[in-house]
Amino acid sequence: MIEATLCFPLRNDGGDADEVLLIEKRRGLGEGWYNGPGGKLEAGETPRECAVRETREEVGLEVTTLEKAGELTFLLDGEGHTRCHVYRTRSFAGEPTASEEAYPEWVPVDDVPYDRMWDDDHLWLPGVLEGETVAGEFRFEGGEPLDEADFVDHDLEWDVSF
Ligand SMILES: Nc1[nH]c(=O)nc2c1ncn2[C@H]1C[C@H](O)[C@@H](COP(=O)(O)OP(=O)(O)OP(=O)(O)O)O1
Repeated sequence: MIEATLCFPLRNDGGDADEVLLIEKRRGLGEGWYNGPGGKLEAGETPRECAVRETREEVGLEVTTLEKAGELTFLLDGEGHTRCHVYRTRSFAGEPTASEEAYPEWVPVDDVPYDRMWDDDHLWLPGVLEGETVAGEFRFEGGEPLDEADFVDHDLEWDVSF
């Protein structure tokens, strides 16, 4: 199974609302859709190290204290395809910058473009952005690649300890 990460940097908008840093992905799985910065683990890397590296590579942000918010398993035609470790953070340095992989964008947490994201995201990301923890299994059918398969059903468990 592929091990991957997603990282959601959060900041206050100066009032009483939060914004999340999303990327519009320019290549790879989910190209053209919005997501958090993230990607596949490299050999010998921990999920946290991967989330830090991918956020640096994709948007030039140096994230520090990561809080684990989720563990998601994506199944394709009944087989485990990707396990994704989800983090959020309010600790980072630098300004988001576009790269070959991603266009970054600060988005109000109440205005996340779920219609331009993976079909499963609206089920777990709102809770993650509110500070909850989640474990989930999401079943896709229709063969590779995962981002062209159909999302069929899911199980979710909230308030999980990591
Ligand atoms: N159903 C799903 N919902 C979701 O929100 N993110 C998903 C997802 N399935 C996969 N992902 C994310 C997890 C991970 O961040 C990313 C993996 O995409 P890629 O294979 O393109 O990885 P990389 O960005 O590492 O690509 P390369 O740098 O080209 O290896 O896709």
